[in-house]
Amino acid sequence: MSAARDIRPRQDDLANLASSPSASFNSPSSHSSTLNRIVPVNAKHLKPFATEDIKVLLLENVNETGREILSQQGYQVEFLKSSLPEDQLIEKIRDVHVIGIRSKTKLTARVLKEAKNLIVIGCFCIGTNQVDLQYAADQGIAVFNSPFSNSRSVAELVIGEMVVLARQLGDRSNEMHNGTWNKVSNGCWEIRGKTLGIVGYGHIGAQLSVLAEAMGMSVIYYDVLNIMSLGTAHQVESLEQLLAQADFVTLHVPEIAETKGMIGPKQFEQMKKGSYLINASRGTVVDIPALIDASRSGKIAGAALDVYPNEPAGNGDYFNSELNTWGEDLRSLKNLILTPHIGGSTEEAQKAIGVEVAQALVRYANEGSTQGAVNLPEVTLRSLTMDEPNHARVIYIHKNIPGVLRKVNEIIGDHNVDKQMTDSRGDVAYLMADISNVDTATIRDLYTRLESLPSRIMTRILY
Ligand SMILES: NC(=O)C1=CN([C@@H]2O[C@H](COP(=O)(O)OP(=O)(O)OC[C@H]3O[C@@H](n4cnc5c(N)ncnc54)[C@H](O)[C@@H]3O)[C@@H](O)[C@H]2O)C=CC1
Ligand SMILES: O=C(O)CCC(=O)C(=O)O
Repeated sequence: MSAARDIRPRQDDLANLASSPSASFNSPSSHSSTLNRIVPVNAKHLKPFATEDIKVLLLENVNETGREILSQQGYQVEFLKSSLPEDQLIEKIRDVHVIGIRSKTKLTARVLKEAKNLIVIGCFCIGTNQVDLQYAADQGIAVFNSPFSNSRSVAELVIGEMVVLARQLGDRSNEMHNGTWNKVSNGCWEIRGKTLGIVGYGHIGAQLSVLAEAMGMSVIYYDVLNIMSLGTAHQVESLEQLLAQADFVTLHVPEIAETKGMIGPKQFEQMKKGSYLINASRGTVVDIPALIDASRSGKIAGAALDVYPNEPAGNGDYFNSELNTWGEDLRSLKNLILTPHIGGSTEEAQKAIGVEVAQALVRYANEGSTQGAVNLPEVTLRSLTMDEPNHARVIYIHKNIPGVLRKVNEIIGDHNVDKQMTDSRGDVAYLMADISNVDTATIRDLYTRLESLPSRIMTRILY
């Protein structure tokens, strides 16, 4: 086993750098086949100082495809099926370099403040609202997600739910489970010929639009952006217009300040009588007490909810009024489908997300590439090859203030900088440079000098 090293070496680690067996390694890599396709055949797989020292915490039952990719790198991977209460999360996060979560785990500034070793967060899902992205960026912590691997699964769920709502299948099925035969056609409809109103015409909304048209529906959508329509769908100018025309309203917007309570008493009022509401976006987008009123009054004929303002930590936990005050009222409604945030929960989606996010984490930890990061500038350099054995890759994440590049180049400029790229995003900038002919003493010197600059957020040197 090589000398124990942090991937972000502390000062006392640096003293051992020269004697580390891992200091000049070219370890065989277990990068997956997809990753191999995008790097040259003789690419040198850069690693942080010692991959076996990288600690990874995976929460919320991240798919085994992702777990395998990370374990095969030699990282120490701890896997938990559910999310953790904040106090336990803080205890665990102190120690880890990489954390993988899904939609439930809240990585707030309060939690991230304790994450002294953390370099990267993987959201094994689409939404990143559960992470304080700006705070993470300010600490030099990269955040990755999977922007569309579960979009199809959500779109298919919504198609299914429209049929289930229009035919009152939830209620009929419950009645049969309770031993009651209740054969009715009153208030039951085909979805063919009905109008679907999609709020948020992004990856999911657009995918759903195509599927709905294939079912014979007319599609209208509302989005803050002007987006090209697919098929014969057409964009309307306001949410109000959409609500006034749609038989089914489905929400596919992110959780941001503008979408909080987007569907409240006024919007239910604007909906057609007897229409349906589907929410598989985020729980805060719908005012649930207003939905309860609209359902009880008969204004809406049914609803499907996959997401809630407060969701339980894991399977088997209660979904009751302690979690959300209106819990019991909601559960008593007719023609209401309640699902436990499973929009993206299919084998296909979870496997694909596992691979995509784990690969991004490996690329970041081992190579420093921020391609696909949602909170840092996207910077990547072509891979080093086996013909370049004495190269080091310098990664310097810094405050985006005048004069920094001059200082950094004063430090690395004495060496042969083969290639360099830098970019900024808001207040944070990311610099990557490959330097040739360096020995471990030089690496130590570079590291120490970069760390001492006042602009420094985080320095990493890979070789
Ligand atoms: N239930 C589940 O399991 C899942 C839920 N989701 C949720 O669905 C959301 C949408 O996902 P994608 O379609 O992939 O996102 P996306 O980013 O591709 O599309 C979102 C669309 O909403 C639009 N938008 C933003 N603010 C708006 C506003 N105030 N009014 C109208 N339109 C607005 C954007 O312009 C964009 O076109 C995610 O942010 C996530 O929260 C995503 C996957 C699974
Ligand atoms: O599968 C999950 O845990 C979360 C799905 C989701 O909401 C998302 O991808 O944003």
